Amino acid sequence: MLSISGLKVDIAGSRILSGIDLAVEPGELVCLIGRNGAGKTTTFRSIMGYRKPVSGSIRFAGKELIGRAPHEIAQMGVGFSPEESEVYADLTVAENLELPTWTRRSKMSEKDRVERSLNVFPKLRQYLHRGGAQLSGGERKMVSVARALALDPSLLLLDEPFEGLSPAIIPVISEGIASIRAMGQAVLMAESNVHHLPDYVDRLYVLERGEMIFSGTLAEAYRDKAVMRVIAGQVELEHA
Ligand SMILES: Nc1ncnc2c1ncn2[C@@H]1O[C@H](COP(=O)(O)OP(=O)(O)OP(=O)(O)O)[C@@H](O)[C@H]1O
Repeated sequence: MLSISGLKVDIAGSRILSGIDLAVEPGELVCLIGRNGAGKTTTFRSIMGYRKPVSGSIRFAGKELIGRAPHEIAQMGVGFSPEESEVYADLTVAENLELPTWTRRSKMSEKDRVERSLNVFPKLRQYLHRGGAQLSGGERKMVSVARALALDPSLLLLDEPFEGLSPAIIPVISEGIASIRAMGQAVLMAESNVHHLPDYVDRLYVLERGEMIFSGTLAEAYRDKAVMRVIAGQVELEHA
């Protein structure tokens, strides 16, 4: 479904991605994990057409994405929830959720798409008429993920969905992602903390300074001490 090969990206004259490979198959939950600054957001922004790679290929549903505009990539069925949530402040929560139903057609009705998103984060029903500027960080994150799902995407990109959230809200987001996963929705999620990864993740990729240093299952990652040093920080390896 998504297949990235040999992706090289420069920013301000520095090589940020040094030829990475990554794939997501239909129905998979794949995690891209790496420390801050490893290049996760750059990978996502390249998929979405916000960054122009130096070379490589990003194929989605049999088509090359490089060279296409972000709105076109969204219309093709890639939903994106950015790290900073990017909820529209001057629209209500309901309007934020309806927006992708205007930009991409799908077999589901607009109403069903919004309802499905609200079922993932039922708390949002209380805030439907609230402005996007009057939300907490956790509420913004729910709107951002729910809005990306309302696109009815074939592939959903979630960039560090737990980053900067209070510990109380993390389980709410986590349960939402679990229910999205249970729908059979393909998800590529970025994360910097291995302990935030859901245990039902199908595969993970580890990115370190713009290079992919590991790909495999979570169990395989836990057995690889070099990988754990990158993704588990100070965690004692004997517990891993
Ligand atoms: N606009 C920019 N100008 C200069 N350097 C940038 C810019 N955006 C990103 N970088 C650099 O590219 C590298 C990768 O950044 P990126 O945001 O992709 O990492 P990340 O893995 O998503 O990390 P984080 O968890 O901190 O968001 C970092 O060294 C960062 O400083």
